[in-house]
Amino acid sequence: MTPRAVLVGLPGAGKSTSGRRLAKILGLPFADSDDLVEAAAGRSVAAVFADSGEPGFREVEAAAIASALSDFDGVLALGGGALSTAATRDALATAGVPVVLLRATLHTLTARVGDGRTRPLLAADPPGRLGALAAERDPVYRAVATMTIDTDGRTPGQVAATVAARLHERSRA
Ligand SMILES: Nc1ncnc2c1ncn2[C@@H]1O[C@H](COP(=O)(O)OP(=O)(O)OP(=O)(O)O)[C@@H](O)[C@H]1O
Ligand SMILES: O=C(O)C1=C[C@@H](O)[C@@H](O)[C@H](O)C1
Ligand SMILES: [Mg+2]
Repeated sequence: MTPRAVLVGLPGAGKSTSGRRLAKILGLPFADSDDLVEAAAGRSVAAVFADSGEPGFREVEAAAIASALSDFDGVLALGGGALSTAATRDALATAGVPVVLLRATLHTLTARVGDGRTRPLLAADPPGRLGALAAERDPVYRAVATMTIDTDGRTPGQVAATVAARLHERSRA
């Protein structure tokens, strides 16, 4: 059993917010890899980064995602940097699930993440860090995505409805 849809994109793209709405529309459970990491580690994402560094966080994250890809029947949102792990990119391709890339301009992302306090990789300079992450990650997101949705000017509910409609079209094709 694999997820019905996996959401990817930069911090602030709305993977958690729109993903939860999408799951509701589809009548499926929702999971977020950041929550799975916190459950596995028994600590917050920020605490895992502080205690084990980014490599330690990525290890727990990759294991949590591998497990969800093999037995979670719902909508799965990935943490913004999850695709930097090669094993996760490979596992997604092997699973053959729809991978939905949520996009937004840097201006919009910056406004949405605010001071970035809960996101260790954005700390101190959210706009600058988001720009650097976008340059590094956009090619990876694009290579893995099977569908891309622009979220600028759309509410989370509208984003979720658009994704649901596109998934429905795909399943009829
Ligand atoms: N389409 C949208 N329109 C307006 N605000 C949004 C939209 N999507 C998300 N937001 C807001 O932006 C903030 C970040 O959203 P969210 O946490 O869902 O992003 P994310 O992609 O899961 O980020 P991360 O990679 O850090 O987990 C939240 O405050 C959320 O309410
Ligand atoms: O973009 C990233 O690398 C991250 C995004 C968050 O969802 C968390 O997974 C963590 O803060 C790292
Ligand atoms: Mg999130």
